[in-house]
Amino acid sequence: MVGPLGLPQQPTDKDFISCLRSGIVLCNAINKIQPGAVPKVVANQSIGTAWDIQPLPAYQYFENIRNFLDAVEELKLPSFQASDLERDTLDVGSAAKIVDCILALKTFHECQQSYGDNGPLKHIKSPLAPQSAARIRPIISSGSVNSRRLDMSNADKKEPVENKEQCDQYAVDSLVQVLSTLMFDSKENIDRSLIDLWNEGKTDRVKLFSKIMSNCLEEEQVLKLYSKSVMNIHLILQCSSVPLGNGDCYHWYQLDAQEKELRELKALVSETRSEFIDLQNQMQNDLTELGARALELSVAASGYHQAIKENRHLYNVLQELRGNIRVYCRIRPIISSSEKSCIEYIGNDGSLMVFDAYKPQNTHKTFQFNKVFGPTTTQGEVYKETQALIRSVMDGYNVCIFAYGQTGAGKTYTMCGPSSRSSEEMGINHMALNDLFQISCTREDIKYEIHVQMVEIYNEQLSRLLINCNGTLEIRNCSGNGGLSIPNARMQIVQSTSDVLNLMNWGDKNRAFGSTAMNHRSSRSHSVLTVHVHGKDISGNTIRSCLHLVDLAGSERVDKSEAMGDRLKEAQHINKSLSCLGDVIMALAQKNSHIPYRNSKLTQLLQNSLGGHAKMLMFAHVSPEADSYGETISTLKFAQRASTVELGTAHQNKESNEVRELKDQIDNLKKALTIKEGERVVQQHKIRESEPTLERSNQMMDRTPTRPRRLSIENGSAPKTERAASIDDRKIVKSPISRLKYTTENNMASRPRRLSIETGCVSKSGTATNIDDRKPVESEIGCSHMVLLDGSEANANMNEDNFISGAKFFQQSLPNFSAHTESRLPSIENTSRQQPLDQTRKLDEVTPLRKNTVNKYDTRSSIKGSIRKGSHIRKSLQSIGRLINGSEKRNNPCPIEAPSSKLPKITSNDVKSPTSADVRSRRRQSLTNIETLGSSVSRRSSLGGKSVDSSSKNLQIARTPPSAQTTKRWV
Ligand SMILES: Nc1ncnc2c1ncn2[C@@H]1O[C@H](COP(=O)(O)OP(=O)(O)OP(=O)(O)O)[C@@H](O)[C@H]1O
Repeated sequence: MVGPLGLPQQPTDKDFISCLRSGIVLCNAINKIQPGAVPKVVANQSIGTAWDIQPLPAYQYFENIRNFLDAVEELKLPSFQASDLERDTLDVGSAAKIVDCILALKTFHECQQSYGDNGPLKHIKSPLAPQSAARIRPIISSGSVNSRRLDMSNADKKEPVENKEQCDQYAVDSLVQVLSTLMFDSKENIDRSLIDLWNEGKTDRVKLFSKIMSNCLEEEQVLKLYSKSVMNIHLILQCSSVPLGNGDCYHWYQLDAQEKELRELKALVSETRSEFIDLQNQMQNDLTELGARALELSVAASGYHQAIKENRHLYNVLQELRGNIRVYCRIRPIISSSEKSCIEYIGNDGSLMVFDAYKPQNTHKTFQFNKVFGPTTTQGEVYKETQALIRSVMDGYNVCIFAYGQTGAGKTYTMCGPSSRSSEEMGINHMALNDLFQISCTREDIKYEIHVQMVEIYNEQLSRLLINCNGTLEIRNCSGNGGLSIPNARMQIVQSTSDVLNLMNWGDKNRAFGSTAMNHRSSRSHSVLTVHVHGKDISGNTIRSCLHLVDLAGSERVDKSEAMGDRLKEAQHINKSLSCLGDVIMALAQKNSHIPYRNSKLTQLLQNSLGGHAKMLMFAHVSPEADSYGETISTLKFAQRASTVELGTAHQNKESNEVRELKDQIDNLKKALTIKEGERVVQQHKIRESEPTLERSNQMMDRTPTRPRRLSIENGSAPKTERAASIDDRKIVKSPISRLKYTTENNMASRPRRLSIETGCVSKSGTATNIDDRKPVESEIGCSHMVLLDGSEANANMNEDNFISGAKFFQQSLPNFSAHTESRLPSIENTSRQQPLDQTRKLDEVTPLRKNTVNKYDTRSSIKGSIRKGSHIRKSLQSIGRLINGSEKRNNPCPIEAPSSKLPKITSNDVKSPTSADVRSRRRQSLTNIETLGSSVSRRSSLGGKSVDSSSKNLQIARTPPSAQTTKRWV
């Protein structure tokens, strides 16, 4: 294709290569086959015929060769390397590559000729092909030998070594050849003279190679490379040291190398193993040390937790002793995850920090409660913290739990659970009743009855939830009607959890719910679930308590809740009643004398819990969303204020058997007394008949009814109507003795006739007599004293201080004042508290004289005030003392003996010797702080008055009402 090349008939490889070295022939040929494949061919004019004379310098023809090779590669034909044309001493295979390439080019041309551009291309392998196989193949060694190794397989096969020298020489030559080839291929930084020397082949090539290397690289790198090369050479030499023949050399070499590698690997493994054992030991030690430290820390931590727990317990005990309202705060989870939270921190100790997420600077506020439940707290965890309180209902304590907070903050969720309840999400109401049932089952010695009431306050109207009925309900004072604050609401007995569940579902159905912008199922009423527990143990002791579970409706800003029409009206009622609750809490916290319970139905209903001796727990619910920051702050402030309210220690509503026996005894005494009254009337008739001068007064006495009103003081639970009757009686009918005084002796009218002391005598046979008969006290046995103010009205006006002081006086002054008399005090105390105010006022109008001593105590608030004032107590003690003095005076020196037929018979066995005057006066002195003047001085004078004998004027101011016999004498 390119014309004659000037080659001899049988050219050597060298001739052939030299002919092609300039690249001109090749470029022209490829341009013929693929026109324009090499756009510019560098031609040397002198080369023409003298190609075999002088090889062109590499840099001159390199351009042609490179262009040719690029064109070949573009045609995807087998290629060779430019360096293949550079050598005079051709390696085995290098010429083969060039031949392959030219043959492929020829075949390509032939295909082009026959089939056009898309014809099949069949490569023809050069006859030298076996020799052209790649002789250098990298062997990636493992372990410490990182050098490249030579794959000698082909060489070994083709040219088996014959002896050791030959093998050595061959190995070194091969290595040097390979390295130098690589060096020349890169053609960088190689001194031209060195290349020439190399080409001449006269110089020792190993040395020459070292020189080239040192020229090319830094010394250090050379050393490294050199040492690697030497190592390879050494390996090759090792290979050559074994008996040779038939290619065994290579295998031995491989075997040896592998053995060495194996040895190195083994050393490495043992080294690694020992290192591993060391590490293991070290780790073991570290772990032991860590364990010891962790133990230390855990001991410290458990101590810390114990201390925190104890602190909390003590704090709770303190709060309980002070009777504080317990306050738990619960934070609802954020409903929409994109919302910002205003909760900064929730402490384990009940602290809570909130901030305004829209103005984070300087808006952080901290609050402290008994406990704070975070958004992830489960219903069970909340109940666990409440359980102890709820369980105390079974021990006779009244408990009230109420949920307070903004609308949608989770009150109903806490109290009743979510609308679709599962067993884990049950609210406190359900769990509490469940628990109460469980306790009642475990306490076998007490028989419990559990009743449930469920009502709601909707728009300031109280209505039942357990029946569909529109009738209105009334709130009453608990203590007057067997513990029921809403007596006409339906009471449902419950015996199992399923009863409770049914009941609550029923109640929920009847409750008022509505949808607002803030909560799609918003409670529009306050719901109150009251659980009444009545227990009786085998010895007859009873407990009676109640648990109020209140789910308040949520406070709401009507602009936010978008309430209209009925919803707006509901919201106004809800907000008003909650603000009334706030007023009550505020008044309680400030210990005001007036607590505005009556301002709303809600506060009226909670009055017995807030104002009584119940245990109170408030759940303050907050929404964590930043939008609700304002409402959250006001809820938290309300809760904080509530936690400062001190209600006083809770009372246990337990009535022992003994108390009941005493009550029975009082009943018996009442009966006996009534009989005795009848006898007395008969007696008075007889007296009237025998003494006509007394006719008029006896007529008046006849009009006096039997004296049930005297008994009212003993029985706090006497029906109101009975008490009212006795009061009416009092207005119309005066004590016969008083009347006698009015009618017979004017100068005695000024006496404080309304104070008297009744002394009932209990004979051994158990019958009682009334001292109104004015029997001598010396003959009394087993005295039971009843202190009456103004005779029968005493129960309406009796001040608790007076009574208790008087009773104590009796206990000290009279050895037979039995313990059971004192145990009766609480019921009497209650009675005095329960008297309606208007009754007291009426009495005051009728009995102005009493005002000096009693009127200041006639309201409940003044009773409380008097408790605080020691001087009042002292005064009452003194007045009781004077009364006693009077009674003694009356009893002691009375010279007139009643006709034996008119007196109850008292046997000598029943009579106890009277307390001596000295002893009495000493006791009196100890109680009244008034010095006794001596046994010769009368008791009246010992209380600050003068001797009975000193003047008649003193008699006029004597405060002892005369006995019946004395009256008779005066008349
Ligand atoms: N702790 C909680 N975990 C999961 N969801 C809660 C929690 N508390 C409240 N929710 C959900 O928030 C929503 C509002 O709760 P809920 O109705 O109990 O609020 P509320 O305070 O009773 O509102 P309202 O006063 O308007 O009746 C309900 O969908 C309830 O399921």
